[in-house]
Amino acid sequence: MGLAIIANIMAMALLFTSIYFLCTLFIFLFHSKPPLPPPGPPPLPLIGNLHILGKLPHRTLQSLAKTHGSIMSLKLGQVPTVVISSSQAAELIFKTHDVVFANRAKTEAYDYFSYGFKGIAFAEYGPYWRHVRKLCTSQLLSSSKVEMFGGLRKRVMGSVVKSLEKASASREIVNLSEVLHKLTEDLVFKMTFGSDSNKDDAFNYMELVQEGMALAGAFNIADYLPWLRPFDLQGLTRRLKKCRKAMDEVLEKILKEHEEAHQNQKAEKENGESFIGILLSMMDQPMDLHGHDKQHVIDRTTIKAIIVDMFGAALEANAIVLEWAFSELLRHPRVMKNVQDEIESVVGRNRMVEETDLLNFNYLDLVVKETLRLHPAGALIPRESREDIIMDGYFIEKKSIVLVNSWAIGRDPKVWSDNAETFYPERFLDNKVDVRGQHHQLIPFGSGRRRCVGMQMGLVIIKLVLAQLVHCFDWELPHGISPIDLDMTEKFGLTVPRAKQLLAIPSSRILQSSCRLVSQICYD
Ligand code: HEM
Repeated sequence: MGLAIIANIMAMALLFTSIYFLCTLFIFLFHSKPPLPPPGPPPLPLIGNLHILGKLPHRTLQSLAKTHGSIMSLKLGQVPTVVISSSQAAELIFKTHDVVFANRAKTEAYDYFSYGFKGIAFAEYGPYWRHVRKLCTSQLLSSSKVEMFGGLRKRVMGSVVKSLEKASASREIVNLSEVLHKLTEDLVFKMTFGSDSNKDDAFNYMELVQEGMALAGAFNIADYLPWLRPFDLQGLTRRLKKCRKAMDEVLEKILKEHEEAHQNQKAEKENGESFIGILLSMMDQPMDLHGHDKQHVIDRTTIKAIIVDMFGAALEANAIVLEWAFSELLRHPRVMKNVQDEIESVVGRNRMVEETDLLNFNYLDLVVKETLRLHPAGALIPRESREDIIMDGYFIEKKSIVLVNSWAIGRDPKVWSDNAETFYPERFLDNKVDVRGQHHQLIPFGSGRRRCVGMQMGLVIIKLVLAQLVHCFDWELPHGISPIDLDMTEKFGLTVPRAKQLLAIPSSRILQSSCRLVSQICYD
């Protein structure tokens, strides 16, 4: 009996010792070693990995990901950075942990241009951003507003076709890059400030926007080594302050002109038909349109910040996608002919394309998707982590920059097969992958809470401009350049445009009289 008790006690002691040992082992294994950050190239002291990015960072990062993986760590100066290079990893950022990655890294340039992050694109995730975003989607970019600006798009296109007709008659070489940029500028300026805007204001504002874009796209060392900021080594702070001040003066002047016109009841209709008019008509109202949140009110600064953001986002992305789409069509005459044949089968040759025709252009849809796959205007989608997180077994610390390499994801051979680098719109014939952010292998407009708010507007502009210009004209490369030799090099900045201007010769292909008739209607 006594022996049995001793044996029991010993067995219990052994059991407790084993449990204690296992617990200690468990704690040691899982708690003493916190998860590590994702793998990546070793950083240098101070500059981190800045020196390896090169002139085309989206390409460098794509090739680094082949060694280090699709969730990769970098150090940009002193800022921890995570680069995402596969659709599965993108899904973790945009869907699984969307709230954690719903911020954007702040830069000095955006601080100046967005009046201290009061716009939409760089506002801190939270109630303010939510109100501004709702305001933009419901009041400026809803389906009915996209439709409302249809008349403006028609007028602007009419004028472009008219000027290209002249070039066609004299077999002139046209700088298509310039035509597409000017067309987008005209469209976006009139959409933002109204069709009757003062020409001098337009000119001054555009000049400043160009300077602002260059400054926002410039590599600012102080964003990565913040302690250098007071020294302004690159002179960027001085230029940013000057540009912001001048831009604010032009914006104030435009605002006052609109307010006066509104008071004189001269431009009631006009005001309602531009972003600035719509926003001014809501001045001093709560941003939360239901009125639950009285804390945030639409004031002058909010209006200016929204205008600057919307203007920049719409201008740059549309022009660049159009430029790449044209480049690919010129490089692939077979695809160009297919697009022209499709449009002709719906529209004929006796009239110009109308916006209502766009729904019937299925092949054009494939061409636009394929362009956005190979040339997403924002190659690296910037986000920032709002808190420490363990993702896919890796530790990502709060305030890490997250760069989703949508350019690399669109060219991933594991998703897009061996011909991933080839422009081949037919790949989407049996593939239901869409550009709207539901499928993370194709994310030209981003995805999740902070996906692009102007997607619908952007797609209408791109499809309409492409359809009009390839329906009205045949296009030929100048100086006997063969399509396959067309230079497709890129440059990197805020977006990834062509490095060299795109030149081509137009020749009219639809009845001159119908073209002229439409341009006259548009301009009379
Ligand atoms: C083809 C044209 C366009 C492309 C490729 C494009 C692409 C993008 C991308 C990649 C983002 C980041 C999304 C993310 O973080 O998930 C974005 C955001 C944004 N886009 Fe666009 N965009 C286009 C047109 C437009 C237009 C026409 C407008 C406005 C009129 C616009 C306004 C914005 C704004 C305001 C944001 C910031 C949204 C936020 O942070 O909440 N975009 N766009």
